Amino acid sequence: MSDATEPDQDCLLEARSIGRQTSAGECLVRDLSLKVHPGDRIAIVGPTGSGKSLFLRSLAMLDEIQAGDILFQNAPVADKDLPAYRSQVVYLQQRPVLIEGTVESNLKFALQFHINQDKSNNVDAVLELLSSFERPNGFLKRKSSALSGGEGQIVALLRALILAPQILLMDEPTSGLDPQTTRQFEQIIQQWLETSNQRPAFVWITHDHTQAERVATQIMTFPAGTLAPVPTTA
Ligand SMILES: Nc1ncnc2c1ncn2[C@@H]1O[C@H](COP(=O)(O)OP(=O)(O)OP(=O)(O)O)[C@@H](O)[C@H]1O
Repeated sequence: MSDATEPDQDCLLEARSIGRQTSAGECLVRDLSLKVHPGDRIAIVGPTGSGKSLFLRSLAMLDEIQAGDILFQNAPVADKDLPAYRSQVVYLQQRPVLIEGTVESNLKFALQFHINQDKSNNVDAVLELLSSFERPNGFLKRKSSALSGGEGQIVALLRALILAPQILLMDEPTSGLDPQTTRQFEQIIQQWLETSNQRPAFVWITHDHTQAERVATQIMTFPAGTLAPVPTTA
């Protein structure tokens, strides 16, 4: 019989009974728990305003939580460990924020930081992912300011993947994209999962249930935060 207090050795990221409140003490979300293991593909769905983004930002340790705990590899994350945490648990928001300069300088931006210095080897693999998709000649040399919204989001995704994260947290990353770019985005994620040798995981907020069923193996439904496997179609 397993001991309920025994640590789950394989667990990468755990949210335990997360609660969020406004500064006036009004409850925004309560008692949300999730465990992310290597290889997990988790979609979060739920109505507008049900707390999905608040929860994901809590997992990314971007906001303070008012109740509960976030554990990475079964331990709380100290402030001094946040840079290392953010190079392993990478957050991708709905609207890409790119720096001025070329696509290439955006892709390599995070590599200048000491914490990411050993990640330069990932560049070739990520450029390989990019080469699978038709892009205009000289795409890497294009100015970020001249990219379409969809191209910008693909660049933001590739920039995240260069960090070879263990977990990718995505907040409606394809909501502004056309169907073709959405599929390209999903295919890049798929190829990343298949080619990485470290069994990365993702948590992906989407309003599109068919997308959730296409990309994920488990779906967390808000506001209750219940987690269930995606039903397999016979
Ligand atoms: N900083 C904040 N202060 C006060 N209320 C907030 C704050 N951030 C979010 N909220 C409120 O908390 C609720 C949940 O917001 P959240 O953005 O997590 O919803 P969501 O489920 O992601 O919605 P959507 O699907 O529209 O993106 C909303 O009612 C929102 O207005």
